[in-house]
Amino acid sequence: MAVEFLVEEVTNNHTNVTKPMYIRETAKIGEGAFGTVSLATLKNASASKDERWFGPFAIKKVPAQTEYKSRELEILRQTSHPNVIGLKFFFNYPNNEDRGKLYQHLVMESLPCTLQNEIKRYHASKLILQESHIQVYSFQIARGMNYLHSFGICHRDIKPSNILINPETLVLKICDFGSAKQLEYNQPSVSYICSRYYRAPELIVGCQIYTTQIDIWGLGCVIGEMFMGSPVFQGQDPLLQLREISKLLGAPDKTFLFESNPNYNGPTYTHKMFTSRLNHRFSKVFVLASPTALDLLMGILVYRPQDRLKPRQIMAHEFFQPLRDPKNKVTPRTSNEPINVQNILYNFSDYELGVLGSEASKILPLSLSE
Ligand SMILES: Nc1ncnc2c1ncn2[C@@H]1O[C@H](COP(=O)(O)OP(=O)(O)OP(=O)(O)O)[C@@H](O)[C@H]1O
Repeated sequence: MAVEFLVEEVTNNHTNVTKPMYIRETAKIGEGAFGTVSLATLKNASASKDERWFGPFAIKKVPAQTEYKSRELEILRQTSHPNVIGLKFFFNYPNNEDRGKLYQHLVMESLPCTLQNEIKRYHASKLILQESHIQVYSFQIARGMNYLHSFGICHRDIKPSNILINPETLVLKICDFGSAKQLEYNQPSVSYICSRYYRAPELIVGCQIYTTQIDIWGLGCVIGEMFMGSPVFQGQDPLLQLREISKLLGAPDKTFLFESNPNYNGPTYTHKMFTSRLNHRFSKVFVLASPTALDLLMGILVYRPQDRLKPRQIMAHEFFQPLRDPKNKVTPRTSNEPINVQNILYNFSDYELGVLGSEASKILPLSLSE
């Protein structure tokens, strides 16, 4: 499908310099609710004929906002982290397929696959990802969240199709900031966000003053899905979603409902659906999860957001202990050569170390924390 066009004003996100560039789109790689994502390379318009195209990049196109600033662009411009998709360039350009309407183009680094593709790939062979891969991927999501949440940025649409991975290097990046918002303390936000299967219980009951802990619920669902091969809570409609959660956690209690939304008058699924204890139910649902993985999931999939583990507590959890051993290498599914994942997992900036505080000694590899 290669399409080439010249754009007069392309801004480099890093240098802030705007100049004309050629864009060459080679394939469509994603289709979202509002736009498309394609694979592309870029070249300076002033470049000589034999100068190389650079990339590949992923270009996300969504209709340009006329009245408001684009939150997605604002947030991507504000962030720079190994586990958050990086914005390289951006520009507005008319879309021929939509009567010449102006579209915002976000030129981002490109990764070969989503975590959803990876989970499905194993599931098709009746397998799940290796536990070491689940550890490496979950750690990086928690690390990306630790960074985002430190600025109050809530992603609000955590799900496996919004997590990009490179199966060769095991690098992971959170993408799609189309629903993200910088939350302000005690200020209301819409509760009708987040894809159904991954919605935190407080959102389901209509909570409007929620916190970044809604993303942590999503992370719990994603980790659980890596162990199950399919989404953990598959509600047939928004309220039945709460029923699915109740089957594992029990009914939501009065305190949780009151704290989330005192006016909630929907179903609360109070009739008992089981007699077994919580840890027994978790081990029945996540049959392939190890005891430390179950302990982590039980710390995350918790009704009250304030009782859910925080990103830094997740990174400090015993589940990730094997990664801290410098001798422990991980073999990607794409090769037989084990790789040292320590340099991708623990290259914390001074800013991140400041956010981790005293928890850092429990997170860093044994050689670095001494
Ligand atoms: N940087 C990237 N590298 C590679 N693929 C990407 C990248 N960004 C997005 N994609 C692909 O495009 C898909 C859609 O992207 P994104 O989620 O940002 O768009 P969206 O319009 O918000 O989609 P949705 O409505 O499904 O949330 C992703 O699931 C992924 O497959």
